[in-house]
Amino acid sequence: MKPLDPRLLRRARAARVFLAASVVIGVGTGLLIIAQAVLLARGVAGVVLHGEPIVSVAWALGAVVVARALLMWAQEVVAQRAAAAVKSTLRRQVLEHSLKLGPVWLSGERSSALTTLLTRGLDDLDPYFARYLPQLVLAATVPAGVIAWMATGDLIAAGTVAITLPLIPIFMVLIGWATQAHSRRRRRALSVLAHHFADVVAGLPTLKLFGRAKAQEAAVRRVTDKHRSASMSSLRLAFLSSFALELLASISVALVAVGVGLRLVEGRLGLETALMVLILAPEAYLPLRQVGMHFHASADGVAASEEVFRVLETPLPASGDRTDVPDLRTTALQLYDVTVRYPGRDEPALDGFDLDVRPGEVIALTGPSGVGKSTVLAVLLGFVQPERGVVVAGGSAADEFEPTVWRRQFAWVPQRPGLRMGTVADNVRLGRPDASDDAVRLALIGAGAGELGLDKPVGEQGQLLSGGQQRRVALARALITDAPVLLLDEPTAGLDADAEAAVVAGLRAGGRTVLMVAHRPALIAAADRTVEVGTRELVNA
Ligand SMILES: Nc1ncnc2c1ncn2[C@@H]1O[C@H](COP(=O)(O)OP(=O)(O)OP(=O)(O)O)[C@@H](O)[C@H]1O
Repeated sequence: MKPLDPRLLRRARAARVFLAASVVIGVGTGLLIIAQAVLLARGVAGVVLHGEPIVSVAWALGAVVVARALLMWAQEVVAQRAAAAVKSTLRRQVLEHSLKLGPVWLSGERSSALTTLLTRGLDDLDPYFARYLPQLVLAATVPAGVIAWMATGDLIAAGTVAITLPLIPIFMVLIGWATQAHSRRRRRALSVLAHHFADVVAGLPTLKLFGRAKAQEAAVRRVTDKHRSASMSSLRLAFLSSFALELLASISVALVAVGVGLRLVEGRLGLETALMVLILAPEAYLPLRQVGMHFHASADGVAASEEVFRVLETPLPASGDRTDVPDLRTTALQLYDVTVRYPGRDEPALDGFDLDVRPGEVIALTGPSGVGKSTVLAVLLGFVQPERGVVVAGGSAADEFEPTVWRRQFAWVPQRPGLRMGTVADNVRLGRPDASDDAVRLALIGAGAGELGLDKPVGEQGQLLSGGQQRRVALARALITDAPVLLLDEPTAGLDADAEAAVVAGLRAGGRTVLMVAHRPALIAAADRTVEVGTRELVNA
C-alpha cells in the first residue's frame, strides 16, 4: 500500500488543498515542538543552576502550548472538510463514470458492490484524512527539523536518532505488506456479507414459501463468522505492530538518553543542552510511531479508494462526438453482421446478426430464451459494443455519434421496469419532466394503465405496484417521450388479454418505429414483421 496514492491528489482538488494546508501546519508544529523543548530546557536549567525566576519562560511556554492547540484544531477542521469534500467528489465521479459505462457493465453483482462502496465503503476515508495523512506530513517534517536542531547542541545524540529513526519506516513497510492482504480479505468479507443480507431480505418471501428461511440462518452465520475472523486478525495485526513500533522507539530513546547521561556526567555536555536533547528525542520518534498507529485505521479507506480508482480507470467504450444524429423518424436503421461476446463468455451472445429497420415499422424480435434478443436492444442503445459488425443510421456508424445524443432517438422499456420511489406520475415524467397531468394520463391510457391514479404511490424498485402495473407504468414512461424509436423488452409480459390489447393498440397509434422483444402471440400478431433472432432468417408476419 502506498502511503499516499497520487491518484487521490489528481482526482480530488480538496485532497491537494488539504495536503498543502497540512504541510504548513506540519512545519508550524515542528517549529513549536522545538521552541517548547528549548524553553523548557532553559527554564529548568535556569532554576536549577542559577535560581532564576521561571515566570517569563512559563509565559512563553504557555503561548507555545496554546499555539500548538490552535494548530491541532486547525488540522482537525481542515481534515474533516477535506474528507467530506473528497468523498463527495469521488462519489460523484464514480456515479458519473458508471452511468457512462452503462447498465450492462453495472448488471449483476457489480451494482451491489458499488452500492457498498459508495455508501459505507468510502466513509473509511475519514480516518485516512483525519488521522493518517496529517501524521504522515508530521512524520516528514518534524523529525528532520528536530534532528537538525539537536545537531546544533549534541551531534552524537542527533546521529543516534538519525540512525535509529529509519528502522521505524522499515518495520512499517514490512507490517504494511502483511496488513494489505488482511484489509482486502476483510473488505471482501464485508462485501459478501452485504450482498448476502440484501439477497436474503429481498428473497425472504420466496425463502419462506419454500421453507428455506431457517436454512439462511446458518449461511448468514457462516458469512458473519468469516467477517468476524477477518476483523479479528486485522486487529491482532494492528496491536502487534503498534507494540513492535513502540518497543523500537523506546529502545532508541533509551539509547539517546544513556549517551546524553554519560556525556553529562563526564562534563562534555551542559545541563540545558542535555535537557533539550532529552525532551526532543521522543518527539522525533512520535510522529512516525503515530503514523504506524493510524495506518491500520486508514487501511480500509485506502482499500476503498483503490476500488474507486478501479471503477474510474475502467475504460469507457470508444464513442464519437458527432451530434448531428439523423432523425430516425425518417431515416432507416441497419445492423450489419453484429456479433457480441460478453466478457468472460466463450460463446457469442449474438452472432452475425443483420436487421433493417424502416421508419414507422413495428418489428417483433422472437426466438428462444437466451438467444440474444435483449442484446440487440443493448447494441442499438450503445450499452454493448459489438466485437464485429456495425449499427448504421443515415450512412454513418452509430458509434460516431455522441452517446447521449444518439440515445435521445430511443425510448427503452427494459425487462425490469426500474421504477423509483415516488408516485406513478413521477415515474412517467422521467420520460418527459415537463409533461402536463393530461399528457401523463394519456400516456398511461396508451400503456393500458388508465385505471392507475397519477398520485398512486410507488415504492422502491416499483414496490406497491403489481408486476403488470410496473410494466405498464414503464411503458407509459417510454410513450410520453418524443423519441422516434421505441425499444421494448417483452412489454406485455404479465398483462392480461385486455391490458395487452390496449398496449398493442397504443403502440400502433403513435406511428413510431417499434422494435420489441416478443414471445406472446397477440404481440407478435400486432407487428408488421417478425425477426427470429439467432437464425438469420426474416419471417414476414
Ligand atoms: N451482462 C451480461 N454478461 C454476460 N453474459 C450476458 C450478459 N447479458 C446477457 N448475457 C448472455 O448473453 C446471452 C443472450 O442474452 P439476452 O438477454 O440477449 O437473451 P434474450 O434472448 O433476450 O433472452 P430472454 O428471452 O430470456 O430475455 C445469454 O446467454 C446471456 O446469458
